[in-house]
Amino acid sequence: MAVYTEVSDDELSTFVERFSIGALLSYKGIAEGVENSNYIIQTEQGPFILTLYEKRVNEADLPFFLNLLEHLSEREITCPVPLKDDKGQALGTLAGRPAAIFTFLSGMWPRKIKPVHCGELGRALAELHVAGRDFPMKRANDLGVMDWRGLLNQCLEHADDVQVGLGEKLSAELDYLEPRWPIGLPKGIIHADAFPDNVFFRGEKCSGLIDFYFACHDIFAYDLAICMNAWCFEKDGDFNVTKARLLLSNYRKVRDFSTEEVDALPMVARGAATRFLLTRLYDWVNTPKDALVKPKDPMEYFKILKFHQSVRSAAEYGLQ
Ligand SMILES: Nc1ncnc2c1ncn2[C@@H]1O[C@H](COP(=O)(O)OP(=O)(O)O)[C@@H](O)[C@H]1O
Ligand SMILES: N[C@@H](CCOP(=O)(O)O)C(=O)O
Repeated sequence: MAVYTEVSDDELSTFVERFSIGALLSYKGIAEGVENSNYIIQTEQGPFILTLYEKRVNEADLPFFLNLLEHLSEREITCPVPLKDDKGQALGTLAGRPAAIFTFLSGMWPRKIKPVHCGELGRALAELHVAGRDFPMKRANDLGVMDWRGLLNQCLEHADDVQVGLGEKLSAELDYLEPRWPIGLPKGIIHADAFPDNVFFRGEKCSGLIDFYFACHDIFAYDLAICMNAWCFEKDGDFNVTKARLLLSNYRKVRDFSTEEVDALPMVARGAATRFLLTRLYDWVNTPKDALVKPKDPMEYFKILKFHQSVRSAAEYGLQ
């Protein structure tokens, strides 16, 4: 359940009046999501999404996220578009929190991932990378390689409660990754969290991406690696090379990658696995037992990391 901030009928109606979307008819909190409070609101003009930004999102980053969504939608990327109020502002305040209203995206995220979904994702991700190229604002990745050690240090004390030796293994992984991280690869706007629950489909066609709150400027290969990890491993931890082949081959039909990107993919995939392992571990050891949102299993990403540690070349991901 991710509705951290409750809103009252009156304050929401007043907030909605400033946007030209007719009167508020009804609203309902959305249980999914982790970072923010989301409501689906029905107005005389149909459904919209209301987001109240909670403390995990840095307020100073909000103009970047909102302008990025507008930029991408102008370049035919289907994503939530922030509405402007009668003063031309997308960002307002509601129930004491920064808040914005977005267009509603139709479709559903895939509960059971098929190879065809991975192919669609590859194309959509490459289109996003291309569309973001002329976006003028910059946001550094605040969960990049040089931030991982700090995260680990904050959980080191409890890491071995999750699995004996985990802290030491992660520390060794960072010793490996930090001096080798390929910072010189092609960069641009990346989504950085394109997990299945953030990618909508209508039938077998991708109908849009949501949740751009980790979007930043970083290497494109890292975004691809995040997707490979989140979409191409089965529940039992097995790597599905058919899914990866489709993800990567459809990506390169839109934006081809360089030899350097291909060669670096196994290392970048290790980094991408380490990043989510660490944030999940942090949440696992710091989330109170009675919290609204149940933390995700860090060990799922430990298995993925171990797989990539054994990979010798990107050919093992199905790349020719
Ligand atoms: N523009 C949108 N259109 C339709 N549904 C949306 C939209 N934005 C968010 N949602 C719904 O809200 C849920 C949580 O949104 P998300 O951005 O992932 O939250 P969080 O940032 O808290 O993780 C999604 O799983 C989806 O069901
Ligand atoms: N995708 C991340 C967690 C972030 O959650 P989201 O609801 O904001 O996508 C993970 O799986 O660890």
